[in-house]
Amino acid sequence: ALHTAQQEKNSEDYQEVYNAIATKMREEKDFDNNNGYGPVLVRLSWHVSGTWDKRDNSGGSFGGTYRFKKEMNDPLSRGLQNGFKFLESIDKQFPWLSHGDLFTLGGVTAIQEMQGPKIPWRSGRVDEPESMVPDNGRLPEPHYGADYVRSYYERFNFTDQEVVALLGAHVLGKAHLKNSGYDGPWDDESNIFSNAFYDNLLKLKWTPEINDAGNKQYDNKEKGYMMLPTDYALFQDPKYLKYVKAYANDQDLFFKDFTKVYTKLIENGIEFPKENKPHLFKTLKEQGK
Ligand code: HEM
Ligand SMILES: Nc1cccc2nccn12
Repeated sequence: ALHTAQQEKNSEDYQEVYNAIATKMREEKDFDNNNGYGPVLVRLSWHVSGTWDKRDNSGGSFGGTYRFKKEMNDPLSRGLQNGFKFLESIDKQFPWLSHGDLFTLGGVTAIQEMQGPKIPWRSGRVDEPESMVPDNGRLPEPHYGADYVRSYYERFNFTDQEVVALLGAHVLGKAHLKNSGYDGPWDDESNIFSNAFYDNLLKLKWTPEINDAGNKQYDNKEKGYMMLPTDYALFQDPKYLKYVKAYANDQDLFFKDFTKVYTKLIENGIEFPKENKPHLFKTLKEQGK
């Protein structure tokens, strides 16, 4: 059965929550080699949603179960505790906000504050008990190629186009050897949301190398960038490559398609009352802050 979101009360001010997260991002922008908290907040919003299974509607962002240690300590989520700790003060400031709403709103705020597209966000996720924590092992591994990526996202009914659009988020942040056994980029670490992931994939020379953790990754020496095997798969697979080229050539198209699939990702398995209109938050800049 689908999860039914709670009807929104007009007393709740979600723009205020957005502003609190965005302001804290500005105050702590030196985190992780001056990448700031944007990238890890986006990854957290994806990991809390990526546990969803269409077959029994288990997992997904609704219950906020990432707050329990079994999910938080999933080895494939190493490093996301930084994002959770960042959001703890927001959680205390807005006790009426559910954890599922907090984790997804954190990602939406981060994307918009890093000059990404406007993501329409709906409220109403309801905290579930520890007994509802999904098993580890539902998140993807970085070691494999296109067949693996395609079959992984079948669990979400995502098409090739949706998978390529979603992975454009790898323009943000970096891989940390101690988190994932992958490392880099080492330069121009990015906290600006753009279509550069596709551009780099197409235009730069990628050399397969075994990194210090014994994993194969693809490195570009000139720029100090890297690609995971699952990133590089989008270049190797002709069906994915078609969309990589489309997004490399058209940032607006990327923004439009990313918005659609990311919204799908963070709302999978949830039915929202029609009263819960999607919020289109103003950035701090748009508010003159
Ligand atoms: C095939 C699917 C995916 C795989 C295998 C994958 C794997 C990884 C790995 C290994 C890292 C490095 C983590 C670290 O070492 O700290 C990473 C980082 C990241 N991922 Fe993904 N990812 C996938 C899809 C996604 C999606 C769908 C999103 C968001 C829509 C996303 C957003 C991010 C972000 C923003 C970072 C940077 C985090 C930081 O700088 O701390 N990833 N990913
Ligand atoms: N920034 C970043 C994070 C994770 C994966 C990845 N691949 C290329 C860049 N990239």
